[in-house]
Amino acid sequence: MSRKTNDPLHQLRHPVAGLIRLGVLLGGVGALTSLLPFVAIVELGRVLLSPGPLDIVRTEITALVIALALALGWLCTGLALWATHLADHRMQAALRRDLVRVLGRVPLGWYSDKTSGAIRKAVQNDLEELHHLVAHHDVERIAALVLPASGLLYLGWLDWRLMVLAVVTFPVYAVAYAWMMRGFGDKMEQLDASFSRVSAAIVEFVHGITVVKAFGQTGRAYQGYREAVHDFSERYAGWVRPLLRLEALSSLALSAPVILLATLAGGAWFLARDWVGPLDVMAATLVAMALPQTLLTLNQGMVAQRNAQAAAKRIASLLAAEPLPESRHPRQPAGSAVEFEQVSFRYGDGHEVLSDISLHCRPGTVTALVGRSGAGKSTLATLVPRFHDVSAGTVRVGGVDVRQIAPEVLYQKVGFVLQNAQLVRGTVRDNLCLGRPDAEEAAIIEAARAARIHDRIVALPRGYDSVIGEDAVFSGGETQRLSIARMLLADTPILILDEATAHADPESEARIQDALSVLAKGRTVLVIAHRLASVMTADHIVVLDGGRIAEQGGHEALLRRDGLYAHLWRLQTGPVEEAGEWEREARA
Ligand SMILES: Nc1ncnc2c1ncn2[C@@H]1O[C@H](COP(=O)(O)OP(=O)(O)OP(=O)(O)O)[C@@H](O)[C@H]1O
Repeated sequence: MSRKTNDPLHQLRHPVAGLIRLGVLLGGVGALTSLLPFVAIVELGRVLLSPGPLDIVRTEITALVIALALALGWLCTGLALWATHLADHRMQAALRRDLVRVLGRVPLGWYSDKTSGAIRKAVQNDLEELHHLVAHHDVERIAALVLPASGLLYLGWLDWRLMVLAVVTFPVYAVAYAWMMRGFGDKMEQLDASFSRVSAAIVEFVHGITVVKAFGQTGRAYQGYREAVHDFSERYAGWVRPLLRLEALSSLALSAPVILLATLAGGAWFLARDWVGPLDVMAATLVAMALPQTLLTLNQGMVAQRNAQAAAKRIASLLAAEPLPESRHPRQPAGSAVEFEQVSFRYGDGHEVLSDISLHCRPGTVTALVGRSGAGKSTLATLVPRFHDVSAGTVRVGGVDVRQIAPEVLYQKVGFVLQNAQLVRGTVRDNLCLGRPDAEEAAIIEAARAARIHDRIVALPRGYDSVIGEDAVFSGGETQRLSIARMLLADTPILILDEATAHADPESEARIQDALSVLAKGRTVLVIAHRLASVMTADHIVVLDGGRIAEQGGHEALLRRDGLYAHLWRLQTGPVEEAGEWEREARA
């Protein structure tokens, strides 16, 4: 495979490559025609200054050429930018569609803080980088090349010495520039790494600010940030100081007065030797003056190309995210039993976090998963809606392996309320109706009432049509109750409840528990809870330890067994010192 076909930027631009080429071609023609007026002006000068009577026809033709060339140059450049903007628009639309398609197919477990950050960066910044390159720099770069190149050719056609005259200050610039760019890639990488450390220090500082302040450690936390910034500024200054001296020298070589001085002095010398005429010197001066802009644009184009290349790589890696495998012959689950048969699971290449789990949750019953922190409760529960697929064994819903159920059918069967319930942008109604867009008003209100959130909603300025974030900001407990109402409306026969009361205060927790008991009625429920008191009435309690089932049964039977459950129970319900021990264990 060639390097080009491996290049993500090349691949992303491939579908609109024809339009981009058209834009570049038109941009080149536009640049060429914008040179014509300068040439024509020089030629016009020759006509006007030539001895004898004025050649009216030649004068008029030259003036017409100037006007036409100006109009054509303007038209071509306009059309070029139109073509590249159209290409960019099509490419961005296709990329956004592809991103949505891919993101809609990845397993739910793929989403994490890291991937969410990458998606935000791709949609906000990376697509913008591609826009700069495709819509602007390709056209600007070709114009920046064609204009001076054709100018130099014109000079060469007049007299080769004029061509040399126009670039006489270039060698100084070229040597200084090559010197500046030595090891540029490595230095940029070091600067990037140093800047990433500054960003990480800022994020760490801002995220932990409440804890840091509460423990009076602001100075210490700030120290990390200060050190990262100091390191960055040292590196930056060490790199930039010598560059600035060279930059000053190279910029001097390309400054207007130096170019004017060099071309006029050289031109005077040429004139004295009768090699060229005064108008030829003027043409050389005009071309020489246009060259610095070319270098500037080419430089910017190189930076844009590099940024777009990095952006394309990030977008391509998002687009390459593995979709959730779907069965070619999906089967329809019958009923709402959930079964785990000899299930084992590991995240990626990590260690096994679940080993040989066999469990049967009968329809209409509540099964509680309890155990120490990190025992594997959430992992086990989220295997049911296929956040991840098992490494070994089978998870069945309604008697069918979840991998053989079409995802949309699975989500109609299995609903979940997780620790950090999410609200989407839109109205309260939009949020409630996510799982049932055609829900009637009466059903929406009934669900909100049952979830103990109706009164809070009607107190908002626009009731159910209030926009979240604009008309209303919901607390963690209220968000949980909204997501419970959403689940009630979606009416899935199987429910996964993961620490739904984790972030609630006692009053809010009581209301959430109320709402949950309405939600759980008649459904197969798999509930995860740290607080054992909240699940002691469950039909079946499964105690996980180190990814294995340590024991299972009813609350009383487990207490009588005097195993891990009884131990955890005593820690939670015992004296304060022991409760402290539980907290420590829970966090271990
Ligand atoms: N996305 C992930 N990638 C890698 N490892 C993970 C991931 N999520 C969880 N783990 C690991 O899997 C193990 C089980 O985690 P899990 O969250 O299922 O436990 P838990 O019993 O629900 O814990 P808690 O009660 O604290 O929520 C832990 O060792 C955890 O570090």
